[in-house]
This record gives sequence, C-alpha cells and structure tokens, in this order.
Amino acid sequence: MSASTQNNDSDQTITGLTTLSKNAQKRILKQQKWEATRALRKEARKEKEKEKKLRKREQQKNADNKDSVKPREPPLKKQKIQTPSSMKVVIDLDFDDYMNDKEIVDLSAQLTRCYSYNNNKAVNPVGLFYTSFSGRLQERFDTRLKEYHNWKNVIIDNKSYLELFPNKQELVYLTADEEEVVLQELDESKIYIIGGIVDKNRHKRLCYHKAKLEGIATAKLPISQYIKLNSRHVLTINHVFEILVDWLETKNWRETLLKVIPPRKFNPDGKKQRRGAAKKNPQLNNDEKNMAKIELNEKSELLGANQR
Ligand SMILES: C[S@@+](CC[C@H](N)C(=O)[O-])C[C@H]1O[C@@H](n2cnc3c(N)ncnc32)[C@H](O)[C@@H]1O
Repeated sequence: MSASTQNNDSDQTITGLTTLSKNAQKRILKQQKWEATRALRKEARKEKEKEKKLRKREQQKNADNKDSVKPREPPLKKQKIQTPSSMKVVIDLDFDDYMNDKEIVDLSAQLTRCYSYNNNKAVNPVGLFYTSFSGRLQERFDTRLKEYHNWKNVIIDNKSYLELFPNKQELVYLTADEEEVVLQELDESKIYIIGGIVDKNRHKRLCYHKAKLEGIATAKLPISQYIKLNSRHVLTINHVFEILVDWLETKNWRETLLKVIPPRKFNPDGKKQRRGAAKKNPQLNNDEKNMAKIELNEKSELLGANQR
C-alpha cells in the first residue's frame, strides 16, 4: 500500500464519521489511536520488565558481595568451668648458666605456654610457681614480655623452691632420667617440680643429680607403659606441664599422653621427617611400627574431636 492510499483511507474513515456526534467521533478516534499504539506499548512494557529484571539482578549481586566481604563472626568461645586443684607445680628456673641465648628465648616461650594453658585451658588448674627466676631469663621477661607483671594465678619468685617449700617430703622432682620410680597417679597434696631448662638434653641427668643431692624424691612419667614413641622420652617443659594438668581431668595416662605429645614423636618411620628425607628407624620392628601407626591415628582422631 502506498503512502497516499493510506492517507486517503484515513481521510475516508474520518469522513465516514462526520454523521456521528462529536463525542462519538472523539471516542472512535481515541480508540483508533489506542489500537495503533498497541505494538509500541507492548514494546515499552517489555523494555520496562527487562530493566526491572536487570535492576533486581544488580541488587542481588551487591547483596552477595556485601555478604562475602562481611567479616565472619568469631566462633563463640566455649566457656570452660574451672575447678582448681590443690596440687602445686613448680618450674625450677635455676639453670640460667646452662643455656645459650636462643634456649633462653625458647624457655620463655614454654613458660608462657604453661601459664596460658593453666589459666585458659585447664579444667583443673594447679598452683603454678616459677622459682629461682633471675639472670637472662628475668631480663628477657622484663624487656620483651613485660605483660607478665599482670599475670594472675602464678607466683614468680627469685627464691628457690626449697626456700618456698622447705618440707622435702612434699616434693617430687620429675625427671626422664629416673630409672625405677614411675608415676602411677598424681597425688594432689604433693608439689611436682619440672626442670626449667631447654638444652636438647646436652646436660644429661642434670635435674636428676640436683634432686638426689638435695634429697628430694624423683619420678618419671609413665610413657613407655602406655605408648610407644620413636625418640627418647625427654619432653619439653610445657608438654610435661600439660600432661600433669590434663591427667587431673582425665585420670587416664594413655588418653592424656596421646592428646599432648606431638604427632612427630609417634612417626613410625623415622625420628623427624624434614624435606622428604625420612630416615628409617632401625629401633622399631614391624609390630612396633604398626602400634605407632595406630597410636598416631588415635591421636589424629583425638585432635579432630577436640577441634570439633
Ligand atoms: C627438656 S627437659 C630437661 C632435660 C635435662 N637435661 C634434665 O636434666 O632434665 C625439661 C624437664 O621436663 C621434665 N621431663 C621431661 N621429660 C620427662 C619425663 N619423661 N618424665 C618426667 N619428667 C620429664 C623434667 O623435669 C625435665 O627437667
């Protein structure tokens, strides 16, 4: 259809309406206009819908981003109910001259761990004493770990344990070098002494001899009775401390030892596995290796359960 014909048609339509009333004509024209713009309106409606959808998607995206950058709420700390034990543990710091500077730094870290374990994790915290506190160790605390002045529930004293606790009958010096006396259970009326020294066992039997000279009872932890380790049974100060405190809660040496002693000590194939250079441990036969593997698995399960 050409443009001129269209115009004619439209004229005719309008002409054809001339016999109608003005209002009726207006109504019909309005109707025609409405019909003519139907397609346009449909198009506009679609466009609007599209924009609305886009806007919604954009809003959702922003909300998601906000969620992902939102700092996570820290997990609620489990409130531990602590029931203090009447047992006392002394860490004897009378060995300043036996350590190099790095060992003094390690010692201060281990003492911090003991303090923190007793105050924050122990179900039955013990009376904790750091005795013969002096020399380079004290200097380090006074310069680098000044917050120790605010520590609570620990006695840090320059005096020796014998000055603080002169009744030797109450004292038991713990040492891996004791051959015969093995702890069966802890007596909460006793004072257990841990040697406050980090020496990679350079000074063998140092604490054992000190206790013997002073006429103090000695005892070792019952490690070989309950688990098989692949190295000597000399543990760090904080591990010995944690074992004592944890036992008060579990009354179960095996469970406590598995919980506290680090997995590398259970490694059935070698002393230490560093950079893939695992040495075979000739001291363990196959049965012992299997046992060590079982213990290592048990330890992993315990760790998992504790983290859950
Ligand atoms: C790193 S050790 C010190 C080794 C040091 N050469 C000595 O003469 O004891 C630190 C302290 O932890 C305690 N300890 C370590 N392993 C132990 C075990 N198997 N049984 C009892 N006490 C232990 C001892 O009190 C020891 O003095």
